[in-house]
Amino acid sequence: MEQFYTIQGEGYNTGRAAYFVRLGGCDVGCVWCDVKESWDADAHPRVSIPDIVATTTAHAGRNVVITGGEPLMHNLGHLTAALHAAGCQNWIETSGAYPLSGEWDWICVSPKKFKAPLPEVLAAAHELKIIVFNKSDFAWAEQHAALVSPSCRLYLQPEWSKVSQMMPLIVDYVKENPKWQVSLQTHKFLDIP
Ligand SMILES: C[S@@+](CC[C@H](N)C(=O)[O-])C[C@H]1O[C@@H](n2cnc3c(N)ncnc32)[C@H](O)[C@@H]1O
Ligand SMILES: Nc1nc2[nH]cc(C(=O)O)c2c(=O)[nH]1
Ligand code: SF4
Ligand SMILES: [Mg+2]
Repeated sequence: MEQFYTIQGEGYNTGRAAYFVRLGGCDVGCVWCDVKESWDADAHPRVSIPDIVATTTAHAGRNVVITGGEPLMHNLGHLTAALHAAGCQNWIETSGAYPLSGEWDWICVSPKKFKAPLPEVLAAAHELKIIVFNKSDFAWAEQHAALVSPSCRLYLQPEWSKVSQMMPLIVDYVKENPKWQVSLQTHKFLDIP
């Protein structure tokens, strides 16, 4: 759908330069999705893997974030092998609703109520990022924290339209449950892509 070089705004790798490849197509249907224009894969031009690798490696950074849409609706084996061969570190943003494909250096799973994550994707996650839209999401977060590996980093990220209502609850929750960390969509505060 689009490619852009920016700063990873969310989660464990916040603040690091990264080239984003946003793949079209998603049927998860999150009511608050901030990139609904990605849902229809056919609305976006097809780009070849060599072209993605060439534009990615034209930048100084070597971290690539594969996102979407839901990137795991595609088989990502060839794309991630080509990026690795070009010296890239491959990071993924996924809901976990589809089987894992591809070669990954960092897997961020952000599970959704609208389409359940697969247990094997949760088990492979380096980072679990729960979007907090209302106060019932803390109990839901704990249910998913029980399904990830012991070394998986745990993040609570406010839904963007609810930041002012949810942040005080998230702050209190993290102070009481310090295995969790706060994640903010810092790129939105900075007004960068
Ligand atoms: C647009 S999604 C694309 C990747 C994948 N479909 C997923 O949901 O993980 C990228 C990240 O943005 C988060 N996100 C989407 N809309 C959001 C919103 N309104 N507020 C906070 N986070 C949001 C998702 O949970 C996910 O972690
Ligand atoms: N700067 C920036 N960081 C991000 N982290 C995850 C994003 C995404 O939409 O997947 C995203 C995004 O869209 N922009
Ligand atoms: S899974 Fe990701 S891309 Fe799909 S609707 Fe939800 S937030 Fe948007
Ligand atoms: Mg985004």
